[in-house]
Amino acid sequence: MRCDKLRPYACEHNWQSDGPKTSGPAGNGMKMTATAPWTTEKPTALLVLADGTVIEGKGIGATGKVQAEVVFNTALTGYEEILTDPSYLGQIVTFTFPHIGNIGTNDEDIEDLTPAARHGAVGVIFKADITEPSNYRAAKHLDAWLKSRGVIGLCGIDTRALTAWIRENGAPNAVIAHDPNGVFDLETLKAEARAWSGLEGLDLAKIASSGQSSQWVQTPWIWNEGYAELGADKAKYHVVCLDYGVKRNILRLFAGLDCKVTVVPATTSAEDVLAMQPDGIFLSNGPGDPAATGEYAVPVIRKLIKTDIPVFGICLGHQMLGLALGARTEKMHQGHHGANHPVKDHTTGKVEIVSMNHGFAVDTKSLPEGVEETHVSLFDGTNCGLRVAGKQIFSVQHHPEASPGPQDSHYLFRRFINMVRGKKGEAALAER
Ligand SMILES: NC(=O)CC[C@H](N)C(=O)O
Repeated sequence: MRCDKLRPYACEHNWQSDGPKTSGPAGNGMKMTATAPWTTEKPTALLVLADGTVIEGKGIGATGKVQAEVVFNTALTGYEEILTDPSYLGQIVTFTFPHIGNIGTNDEDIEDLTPAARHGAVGVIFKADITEPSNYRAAKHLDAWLKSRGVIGLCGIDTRALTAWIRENGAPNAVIAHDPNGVFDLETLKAEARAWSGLEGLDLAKIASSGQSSQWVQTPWIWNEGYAELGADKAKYHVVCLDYGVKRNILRLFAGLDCKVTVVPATTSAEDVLAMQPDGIFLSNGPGDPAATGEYAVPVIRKLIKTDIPVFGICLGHQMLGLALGARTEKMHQGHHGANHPVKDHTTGKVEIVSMNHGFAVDTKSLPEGVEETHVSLFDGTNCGLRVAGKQIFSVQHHPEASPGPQDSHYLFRRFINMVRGKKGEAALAER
């Protein structure tokens, strides 16, 4: 099937990014199979969904093709942080905001620890073509940056239509392909999109973990950015971060709370973690299916939570903590990806607007006795947090570090440090 399926969701704008604008009623101008309007030549990029849907566009970024899951992100800002969030490994991000790339890119706004390893989204879809960057911090055009990171991109389509399609049908498996000459073997691409087994059952945390391969960094290693004056060595508390694809801003926020952070690979044993004598243990975010990490991460976490050391998990770390406690995780229909999601903290009754990026969730009904749901999504009621009764163990599904996104949930870092302080007999910091 071609893209007629997308027609019912056409917006009032023409779907082309650079072509002549049409002003007809909703639905007019939606012609996904037309020859690309920005040129007289044929399309230079294709998005081929597993059901055979073909979306033609203009190629940007790296050339080649890749199998991945297509998701949409509704954040208005922070494209560089989004695309370098290692949790997006194995995914193509469709930005619902139409103009992406206007401020270019720089070396400071990345979220992955090992840029050379290019952990992060493998593909991107934009509505408009990338314009020349206009920002004093811009060091590189987004197109060149995508190329350098090996991210394959497509622009010039109605991303609202694609987003609506995903909302209706769920995040699809797909192949994104970019060839400057517009030469594609459509049947092969369709077969590859169909053949990809998807993120369910796929363990990517081991790949995204910075220390997993000595090719990138020596491990364990000490984070050293974001300290007010003194370096990590002078920090008061010691947090060991199990790195399943951790974002930089998480580590920065720990640094800002006077923590030295030792980052260890995803497969580090519980004994090795405990030998580092941490005051607190952090379970990071990361890509892939949490249940697929059952062989290494979950058994380690199960041992760590038997101690009395405070434990805090974010996103993948939250899901794996849930598994270690005996709960189940499940694949979501379309997932949550954005910077404007309302979440309620049951422990305070307050609502926070948060950053989200997940396609799996902890099944609330499966939480065992003694494990309490602390946070819930006000969009769809899915679980967004848990804590263990009588222990200093908690985790959240959303991204309190944001980057990009609102900082409403920063208090969760203080909640964790207060557990550490409490154990040392120190007074608690104000949470908010
Ligand atoms: N941001 C994350 O840690 C994502 C966790 C997991 N890979 C998911 O998609 O649900």
